[in-house]
Amino acid sequence: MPPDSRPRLTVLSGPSGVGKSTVVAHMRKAHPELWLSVSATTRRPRPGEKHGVHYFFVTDEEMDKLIANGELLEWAEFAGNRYGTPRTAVLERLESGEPVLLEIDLQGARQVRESMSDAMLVFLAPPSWEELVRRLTGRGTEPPEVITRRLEAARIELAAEPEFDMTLVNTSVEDVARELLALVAVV
Ligand SMILES: Nc1nc2c(ncn2[C@@H]2O[C@H](COP(=O)(O)OP(=O)(O)O)[C@@H](O)[C@H]2O)c(=O)[nH]1
Ligand SMILES: Nc1ncnc2c1ncn2[C@@H]1O[C@H](COP(=O)(O)OP(=O)(O)O)[C@@H](O)[C@H]1O
Repeated sequence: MPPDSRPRLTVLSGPSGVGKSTVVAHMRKAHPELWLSVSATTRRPRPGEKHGVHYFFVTDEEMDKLIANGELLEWAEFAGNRYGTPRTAVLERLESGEPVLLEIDLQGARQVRESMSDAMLVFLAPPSWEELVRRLTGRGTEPPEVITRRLEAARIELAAEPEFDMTLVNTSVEDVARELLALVAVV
């Protein structure tokens, strides 16, 4: 792909548990310079998650303010919590010509499609429904009722796959990470 036809803004979406974070971590291990937007969320941190690294963990009131002040490029409610992309950091990166990667849900991807028409929307799909359930359950980070809620969302997300520019099936983390790295132009 010639450099100037590469997308500057790439959105990675897919159902909870499909392996988005695992793939992105793999990409960044090989290319620490790859910039990933850090979202704000009202969800509680999981063990090991750090404020400002995995997410900016905010209160409901703080999220209200971020939204009211127009500080989010997009935001959505997902399985009982709100998540949003801080606008300024993304725009600064894009203005300086650096590739930007967003890992956000379907509703967020749709908003980005509306506001940034040249964004590349990539859907990460599981090899099968059974494997998605296995991964989400096996991760062990959510109680059963939250898993149920996330699987309900997953049905809707999987049905929206045709809206995306490209689908990658997460069978092999290495393969998907390689394909995405080529796409986001980190060489
Ligand atoms: N719209 C939107 N979705 C986000 C954002 N940050 C994370 N998400 C999505 O919110 C969903 C839940 O994220 P999380 O609670 O971290 O669970 P996980 O993706 O299963 O590890 C996932 O689909 C994320 O991609 C954001 O800034 N905006
Ligand atoms: N290609 C893969 N094969 C097998 N297990 C995987 C694969 N990708 C991710 N996983 C596992 O699936 C679980 C969910 O992955 P995670 O990256 O947290 O998903 P997401 O960020 O999409 O919610 C984790 O336990 C992870 O180790």
